[in-house]
Amino acid sequence: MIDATNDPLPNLLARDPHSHKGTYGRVLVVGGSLGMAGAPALAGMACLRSGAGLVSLATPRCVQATAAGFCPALMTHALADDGERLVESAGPALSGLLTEADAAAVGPGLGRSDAVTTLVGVTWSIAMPMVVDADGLNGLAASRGRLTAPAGPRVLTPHAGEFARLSGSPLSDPNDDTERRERAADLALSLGGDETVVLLKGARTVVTDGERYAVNSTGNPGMATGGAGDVLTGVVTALLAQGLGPFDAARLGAFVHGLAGDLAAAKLGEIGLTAPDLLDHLPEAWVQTNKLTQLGADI
Ligand SMILES: NC(=O)C1=CN([C@@H]2O[C@H](COP(=O)(O)OP(=O)(O)OC[C@H]3O[C@@H](n4cnc5c(N)ncnc54)[C@H](OP(=O)(O)O)[C@@H]3O)[C@@H](O)[C@H]2O)[C@@H](O)CC1
Ligand SMILES: Nc1ncnc2c1ncn2[C@@H]1O[C@H](COP(=O)(O)OP(=O)(O)O)[C@@H](O)[C@H]1O
Ligand SMILES: [Mg+2]
Repeated sequence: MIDATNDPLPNLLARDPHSHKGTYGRVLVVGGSLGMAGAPALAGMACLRSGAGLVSLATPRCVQATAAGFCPALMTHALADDGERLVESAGPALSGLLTEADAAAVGPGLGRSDAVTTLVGVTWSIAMPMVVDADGLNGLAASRGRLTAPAGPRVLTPHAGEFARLSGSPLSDPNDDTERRERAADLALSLGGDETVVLLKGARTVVTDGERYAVNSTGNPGMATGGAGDVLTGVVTALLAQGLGPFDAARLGAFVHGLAGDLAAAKLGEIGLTAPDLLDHLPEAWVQTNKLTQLGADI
């Protein structure tokens, strides 16, 4: 495998003065269930903080109002539910919403059920760029052995627990870099598709498409806090919506997300750090990243 860790970091282009919100992509975040309205909202807000032009959440009807209440810039769509989670009859409406978006995130807070597994399968066969996280990954794991190759570019963002479910066995040492990159690469290749990337989270997050890998240098244990991964999902999805390929989007997203965590920890300490603090520090993380890559010098 090629080690791309020290390759120049990809970045977004400086914004065109004549651009408009449509230039920067429409995102759909598919997530939420009773008790987990915050997860899709965190992902959606992270999309907005990472440059996406328009961001909508598709949630079960039972949490739509709650999810909408976190941020007035988010749009929301209510899908059919059973009072707790999505039901299969939500499928056609969900497919319709996905066709209107440039990129999607599937999974934050969706919960687990047969219907959710079926709906995740529907999204897997749609050709748009997509991040699959959390219960999206659990849905894929529940379909393991019956999965065809994804229809479009994918970034899968498991933590070690989700990785074990999806790959079929746990990491023998979750902190061993070599095992992490080899197992993540095997998973990316085994899923098939032309552009399937696995981003295995944790300290020293690894990003790989099976041929290349990069280890992320930013981040800290203050980020071991509920919702931090939902924020990462939003950042990477926003980059897909703005035209980055999945390897670049995953690599840049992991870097900026970790940098937001480092900036937050420098100000607040690690102990009191929460996922909303990551959102608050994403703008500064983008400013610093743009300086680093010099691409955003005239932003
Ligand atoms: N505000 C909201 O609405 C929020 C909603 N959320 C939503 O909650 C849903 C469930 O997601 P989840 O990740 O909490 O549960 P799950 O997949 O069972 O993982 C736990 C298992 O995995 C393991 N494990 C975890 N990390 C590990 C690691 N780094 N390294 C090693 N192992 C690790 C862990 O093992 P343990 O260490 O506990 O033995 C345990 O077995 C999902 O939809 C998500 O979006 C959250 O995002 C929070 C904010
Ligand atoms: N010790 C750590 N060092 C660096 N990053 C960490 C550490 N612990 C957690 N993180 C990061 O925080 C995020 C946690 O994601 P996840 O486990 O999905 O949380 P949640 O599901 O609660 O949103 C990941 O991006 C992970 O890399
Ligand atoms: Mg998570």
